Amino acid sequence: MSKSQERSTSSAISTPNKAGDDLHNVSDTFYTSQRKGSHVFRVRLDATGFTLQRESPSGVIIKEQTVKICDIVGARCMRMKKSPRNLGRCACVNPGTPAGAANRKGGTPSKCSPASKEETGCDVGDGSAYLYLFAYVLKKKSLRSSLHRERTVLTLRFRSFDTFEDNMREADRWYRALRWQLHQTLEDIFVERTGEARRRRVLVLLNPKSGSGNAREVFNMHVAPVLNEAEVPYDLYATKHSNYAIEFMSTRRLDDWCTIIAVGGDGLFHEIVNGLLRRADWAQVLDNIALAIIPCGSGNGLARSIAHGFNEPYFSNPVLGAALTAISGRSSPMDAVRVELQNRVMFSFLSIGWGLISDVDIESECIRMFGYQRFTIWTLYRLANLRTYNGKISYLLADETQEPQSMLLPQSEQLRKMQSSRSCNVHIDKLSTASCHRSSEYLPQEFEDVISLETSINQSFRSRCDSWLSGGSRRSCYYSISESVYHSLADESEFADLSAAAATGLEQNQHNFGPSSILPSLNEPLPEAAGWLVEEGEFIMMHAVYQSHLGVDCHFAPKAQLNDGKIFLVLIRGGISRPHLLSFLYNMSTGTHLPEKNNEYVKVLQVRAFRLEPHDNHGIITVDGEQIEFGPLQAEILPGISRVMVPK
Ligand SMILES: Nc1ncnc2c1ncn2[C@@H]1O[C@H](COP(=O)(O)OP(=O)(O)OP(=O)(O)O)[C@@H](O)[C@H]1O
Repeated sequence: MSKSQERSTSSAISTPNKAGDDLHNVSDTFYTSQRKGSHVFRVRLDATGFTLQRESPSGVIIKEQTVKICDIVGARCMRMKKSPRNLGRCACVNPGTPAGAANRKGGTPSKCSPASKEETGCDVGDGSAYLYLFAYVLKKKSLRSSLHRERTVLTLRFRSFDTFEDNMREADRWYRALRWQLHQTLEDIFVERTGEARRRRVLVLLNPKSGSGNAREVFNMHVAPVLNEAEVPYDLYATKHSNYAIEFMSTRRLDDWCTIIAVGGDGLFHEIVNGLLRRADWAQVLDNIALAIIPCGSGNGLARSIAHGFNEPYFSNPVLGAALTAISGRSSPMDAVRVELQNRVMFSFLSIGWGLISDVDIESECIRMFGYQRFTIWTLYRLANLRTYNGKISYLLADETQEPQSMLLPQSEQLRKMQSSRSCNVHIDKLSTASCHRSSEYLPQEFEDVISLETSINQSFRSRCDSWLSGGSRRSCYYSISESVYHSLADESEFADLSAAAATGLEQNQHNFGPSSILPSLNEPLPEAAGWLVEEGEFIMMHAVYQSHLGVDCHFAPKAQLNDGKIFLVLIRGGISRPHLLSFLYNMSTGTHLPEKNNEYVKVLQVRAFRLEPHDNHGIITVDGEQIEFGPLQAEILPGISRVMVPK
């Protein structure tokens, strides 16, 4: 991470004070009961995480492990039902509530929050209270394999006291201490700090048509469970047509949300950015909202770039990694590019293309049924029928030694007040019922013997089984957050009146807010004295990129960072040999396609701004992978204008 990124993220994290530390560092002695005998563990929770120290009978520490605080997403206090048939469910459900009724019918269990711990009607097994801790730790299956995140559930069983209420009070003390520690890791904009520190709401915008059309299932199966474990309240909207996200972002009151999560592709994210920048209050909104993406599209360049920039494993489970990133509580400034076309202005976060790559991107739509292979097939076709384009490209070089830019916008001191809860349990319960995680969730080897700990040794072995089956089961259920709202089910009528005509009108709406330009307007000449340089002639392509990846396996600009204030302008001249071009295209997947030094045919320029003036009157130009009207354009970098969520 760049220095300025470090500054901007760390400065926002509150410094824990000493008194708070003491109050929220909890520790106790736990035991495991196994056939081989009992083990004693000292368990401590502090700012570093959960530390488990195994003691020998003589009181010497013989093994120590820590589940790092950055890997923990949340916890639950629960009371188990005794019947094995019902294992995995929380018994603390008020039979009068819908959740209670659902539970009796075998529906989704309800969480047993501290507030609900006094509820009656439980099928009482014993007086134990359980604390389940959910973490996603970085693991390697073998020395050769790459790192991946594995879900780990640590179970602490509290049974020192005679009554369930007393044990639950103790479990609750640990739960609150953990929540406090987790909140210390969040930047200010994500926390409502009045009264009890609570996480602010998140807006989820989902494109059901992204990629192969399974974004809804991906969200239900893999994202909602993580949001629920982390107790992040959210509102979910499904887009209904093209431009829906632009309309939503440009017209809605957004004060309630601290994060916007796009569940879709880069096209959806592009709409979100453009909708936000059409607002009159864009500067204030961008200061108070961070953006995140769950990759469900066909390209997914941004999700891949964020993971790459922060060494987060991607390929093992892109959706899980992105979901954890979306709730990490840590954000980074991100550059955007202002693009001026002949009749309108738009904003871009990924790329602007003209020529070969854009041709392949758009023309291969007709063979979409081949999936990702369509790009390879069409690239070979285009190589056999190579086109050149005539034009002029003017550019302003960036200072190659410059430090990544700091945020333009000051971070808001004001925390926004959350609206009162708009609970919609019926809908979220529908969602959660579908949220049974079926992936293999093996507990990591080193935690196997300490995964279930209890505060009293004088108990039977069965307690350990209970804990395993309920919390660490491969078929764990997830618990709905009463505050979360699933609008696509709850409120199908919203935006129903936004007709296609209105959407088209939006496209043509020329009235843009957002930052103004420092360049001369597109129809004025560029001032030579200001340092503009020119490339003119026959080109195979021009591709301007400001993220490291254009797609999951297209490492197009290896040096690009989220917030470096630079556009990487790649030019390929006509006259390049086919083998040279083929090698360029082939090596894009590994990021080894760019020459160390610019040569006659391939140039990589780090620029602040550029102007493209095609001399032909036809061709394909893309912005963030979407085709736009053909014609001249100019682009300039807006350093660190937005915020994106990044891994902890
Ligand atoms: N409900 C919808 N029906 C049809 N189109 C939609 C809908 N919602 C959004 N869109 C449009 O779909 C376009 C592409 O969506 P998105 O980027 O999510 O997926 P993708 O194209 O498969 O992925 P990528 O952009 O990464 O290649 C967006 O530009 C948006 O205008």
